[in-house]
Amino acid sequence: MSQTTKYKRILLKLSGEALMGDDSYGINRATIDRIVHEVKEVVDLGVQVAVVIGGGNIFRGVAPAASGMDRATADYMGMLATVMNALALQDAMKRAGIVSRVQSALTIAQVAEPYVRGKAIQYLEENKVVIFGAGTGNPFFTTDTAAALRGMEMGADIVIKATKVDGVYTDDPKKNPDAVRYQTVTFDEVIGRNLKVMDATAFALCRDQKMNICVLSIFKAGALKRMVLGEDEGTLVHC
Ligand SMILES: Nc1ncnc2c1ncn2[C@@H]1O[C@H](COP(=O)(O)OP(=O)(O)OP(=O)(O)O)[C@@H](O)[C@H]1O
Ligand SMILES: O=c1ccn([C@@H]2O[C@H](COP(=O)(O)O)[C@@H](O)[C@H]2O)c(=O)[nH]1
Repeated sequence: MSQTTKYKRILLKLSGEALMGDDSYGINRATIDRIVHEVKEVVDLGVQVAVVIGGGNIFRGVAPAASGMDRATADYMGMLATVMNALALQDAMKRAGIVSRVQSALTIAQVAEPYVRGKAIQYLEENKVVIFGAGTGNPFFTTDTAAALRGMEMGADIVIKATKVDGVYTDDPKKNPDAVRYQTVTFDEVIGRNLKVMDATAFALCRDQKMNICVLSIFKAGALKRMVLGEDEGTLVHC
């Protein structure tokens, strides 16, 4: 029996750091397969999925080499790290039977298609997963902001930040065990309280364009699926 989803098209921001699993950097094979399984559950529901992938798992590994570097140069390295993750994700998706396309915001013609909005929308309409690499293509930004931007460009119904924590807390739950999770929270509150789960530029962009964000854990089995089915998962950030 087919299930009715709350969202038809989603922009999924996948944490780069989540791909490390318990390793200190890089991509853990079992972990990426587990994440792809979560994504497949929503693809199989007929939801159109666009993905922005982060780069923390690789960029953290090269950070010592990048320290003291020109900021823009280091940022380009960070964006290239996200392209590597995009290729790894596509490969893992292929093994899982998901058809996907990688588009890069930086031109690397031999490696990935360039970002072309119309083409990306066409792929989504064909039920192919589109993986956006290289963030926004601009230094001084993050992949959170790329997720907000591409979410709007794709006409997504919602931006979902799938990360290592299961929502937005009153403080960083990894540092403060007394932090309490919000079920819902407004953009004004997350920005006003400077909550760091997502960068302020991304929050501000989504607030201005009235694009809701859901923050959930990609490690909680079935959470992504339950969320697209309209069940209460993670934290909804809204206007
Ligand atoms: N108020 C908060 N609520 C929830 N998480 C928070 C909060 N403040 C800080 N965090 C931290 O934010 C992290 C998620 O954001 P972060 O940007 O580090 O990761 P990411 O975007 O998932 O990774 P990447 O940059 O590799 O893509 C969580 O792991 C959590 O420790
Ligand atoms: O639009 C963008 C996106 C990313 N960067 C750089 O890449 C790294 C990794 O991205 P995360 O969002 O931290 O996963 C980021 O730290 C930036 O250095 C960028 O410059 N522009």
